[in-house]
Amino acid sequence: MIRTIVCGASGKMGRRICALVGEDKDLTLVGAVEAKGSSAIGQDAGVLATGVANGIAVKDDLAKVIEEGEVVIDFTAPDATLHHVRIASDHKKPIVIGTTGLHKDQIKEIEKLSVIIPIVLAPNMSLGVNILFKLVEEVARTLKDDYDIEIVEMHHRFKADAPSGTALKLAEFAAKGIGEDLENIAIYGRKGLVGQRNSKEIGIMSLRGGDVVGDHTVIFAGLGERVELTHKASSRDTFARGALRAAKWVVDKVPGLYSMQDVLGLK
Ligand SMILES: NC(=O)C1=CN([C@@H]2O[C@H](COP(=O)(O)OP(=O)(O)OC[C@H]3O[C@@H](n4cnc5c(N)ncnc54)[C@H](OP(=O)(O)O)[C@@H]3O)[C@@H](O)[C@H]2O)C=CC1
Ligand SMILES: O=C(O)C1=N[C@H](C(=O)O)C[C@H](O)C1
Repeated sequence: MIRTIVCGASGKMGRRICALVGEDKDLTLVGAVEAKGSSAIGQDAGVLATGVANGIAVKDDLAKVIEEGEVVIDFTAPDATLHHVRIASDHKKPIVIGTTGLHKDQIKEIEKLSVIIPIVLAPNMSLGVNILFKLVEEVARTLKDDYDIEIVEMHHRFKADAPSGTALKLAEFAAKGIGEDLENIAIYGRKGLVGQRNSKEIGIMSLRGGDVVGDHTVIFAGLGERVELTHKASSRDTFARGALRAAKWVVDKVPGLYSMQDVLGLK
């Protein structure tokens, strides 16, 4: 059994990950971590996740449990994730990161630390979205100049970051397909007298509301027709299952920065 630690254990994702680790024949939960001052500290992680105790009390610092684990799964928030990756690298433990909203410098630091430990960093751990990444690149490459690319994502009202990490990754794949650097062509929302659309730009729009788990659509709009590729997640378990798969995959890998494409063999 692979001894697994979950950071963000009382969050929306963390609870589902703890629940599914509890049902998994290859993984066992040995640590659950939450933010200092959280009301979850000291509570039983099983009770939080499923209502049934598993004897794992939630701790307020990964450093307190890291030596008990073989792999860490982190779905928290950007600063917390960085703190956790540093601890994981100090203790030479592989880590799976699902957190989105990381800024450039944080990603650079994660890249640096991946020389020491294996890290899976993926904004979306569902199989469907990872297949969509490939499709989007392929369709963008095929349609190229005559079709305008727009991305629309919708998430629940509680989501902290925008655009979603998935929408950004979809935009990266689309940009790659048309041979452009996303940084030069991304447009995040539009307002006012913005003028005619530049043929190369990729528009990225974020909607928030209710309890939407995660919807992403990539639109290729031409004159006379449009192609729309959509993924809709209806349960967080699709991401949680992907995180478990990544944890099993990364545990015996050499140091490096890996994606879900690596985990799923889609490269
Ligand atoms: N890659 C993927 O497939 C997916 C990625 N995500 C991403 O995962 C992240 C979490 O999402 P979600 O579960 O919905 O968010 P939640 O806010 O429900 O959960 C995050 C949890 O992390 C906790 N946390 C914050 N700081 C720390 C810390 N320093 N140490 C330990 N725990 C901490 C939060 O505690 P508190 O509330 O007290 O701050 C909270 O319980 C987001 O970035 C989201 O975009 C989400 C779904 C799928
Ligand atoms: O915050 C969420 O909920 C989600 N976040 C990820 C993202 O930002 O892409 C993945 C998923 O869409 C759910």
